[in-house]
Amino acid sequence: MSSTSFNDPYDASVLRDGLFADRSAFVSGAGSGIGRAIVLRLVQLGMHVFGTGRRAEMLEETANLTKDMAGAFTYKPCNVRETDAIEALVREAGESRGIDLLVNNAGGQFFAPAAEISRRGWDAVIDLNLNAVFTVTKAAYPYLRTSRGSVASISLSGVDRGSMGLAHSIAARAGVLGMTRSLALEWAKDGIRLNCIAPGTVVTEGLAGEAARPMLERLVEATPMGIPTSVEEVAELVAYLASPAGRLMTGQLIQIDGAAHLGPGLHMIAAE
Ligand SMILES: CCCCC/C=C/C(=O)SCCNC(=O)CCNC(=O)[C@H](O)C(C)(C)COP(=O)(O)OP(=O)(O)OC[C@H]1O[C@@H](n2cnc3c(N)ncnc32)[C@H](O)[C@@H]1OP(=O)(O)O
Ligand SMILES: NC(=O)C1=CN([C@@H]2O[C@H](COP(=O)(O)OP(=O)(O)OC[C@H]3O[C@@H](n4cnc5c(N)ncnc54)[C@H](OP(=O)(O)O)[C@@H]3O)[C@@H](O)[C@H]2O)C=CC1
Repeated sequence: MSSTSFNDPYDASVLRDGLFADRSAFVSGAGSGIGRAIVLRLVQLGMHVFGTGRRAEMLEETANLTKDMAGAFTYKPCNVRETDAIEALVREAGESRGIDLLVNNAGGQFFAPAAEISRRGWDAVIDLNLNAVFTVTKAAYPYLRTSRGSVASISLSGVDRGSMGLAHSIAARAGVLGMTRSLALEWAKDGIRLNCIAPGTVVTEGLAGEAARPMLERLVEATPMGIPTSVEEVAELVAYLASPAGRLMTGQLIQIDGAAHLGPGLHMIAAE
């Protein structure tokens, strides 16, 4: 299947121009892949987006891509695992323009069977994909309460059934799902909605850096619909959930994965 095309042109846009004029978002991992696509779509819809990530040059590239769009993108590099620094950055963004939408997208892991994951490796993945998400979400709470805003956290397809080679990451994302549902209850009184979006295989440079092409092809073949998720599809879903149409959507896990979570299992392949 070496002819598999991972990025067929596809227009996922359904939302109207100007939808998010005067609204603000905070997006982590905004310099690449899914995070960048989310920024581009939100800015296209008129939003002011504040982005972060560790690499300034990647954030700068995202900024260049937004130049002629309706909204605006500003950024500051930060490591979401540095608690004091990321809390201060969320405060800075919140105090300057408020936060209507928080997107917890920064994340990642390494593929390894559990028996080969050291305690430091486990802690690193839990820290990035669970602890940092709690820190950022809690820091954003005062601003989300003011705006009656929403949170979208990027998760993994199969998070509720397990995944070979990803025990640490699945544990972290399952933790985020539990946190999301708990806060959907606690913060409903403030009008704040929280959801998890779980893509299947998205052929970003980040994933391609972790998985060689034959494994990417096997991941796509194990997806019942036989096609990978595009970054634009994830971005459109984030925008939908933040829009008035998403008014009653909260505490959800939305798996945008071509039925990968029902199929033979990406989880059978990741560990090979
Ligand atoms: C089901 C299929 C679909 C899958 C979909 C998922 C796709 C994606 O997520 S795409 C995003 C892709 N990009 C990444 O995932 C890269 C992200 N990785 C990282 O940022 C880092 O690896 C990290 C956060 C997970 C760890 O960073 P850091 O704290 O800097 O880690 P250290 O290098 O200091 O190592 C700490 C600890 O972890 C052990 N370790 C690192 N890599 C591996 C490995 N490949 N296998 C086993 N162990 C590993 C490392 O050895 C250290 O432990 P000790 O040796 O005990 O000190
Ligand atoms: N690609 C896929 O198939 C899937 C991906 N996902 C998840 O989607 C999210 C985005 O992944 P994707 O776009 O594919 O991959 P990328 O590697 O392109 O995205 C990860 C982003 O997170 C940022 N990041 C990582 N660690 C930190 C940190 N400590 N502090 C601040 N920013 C950080 C990175 O920027 P920088 O390195 O500059 O810090 C990068 O922009 C991740 O959570 C990933 O696990 C979920 C399902 C499938």
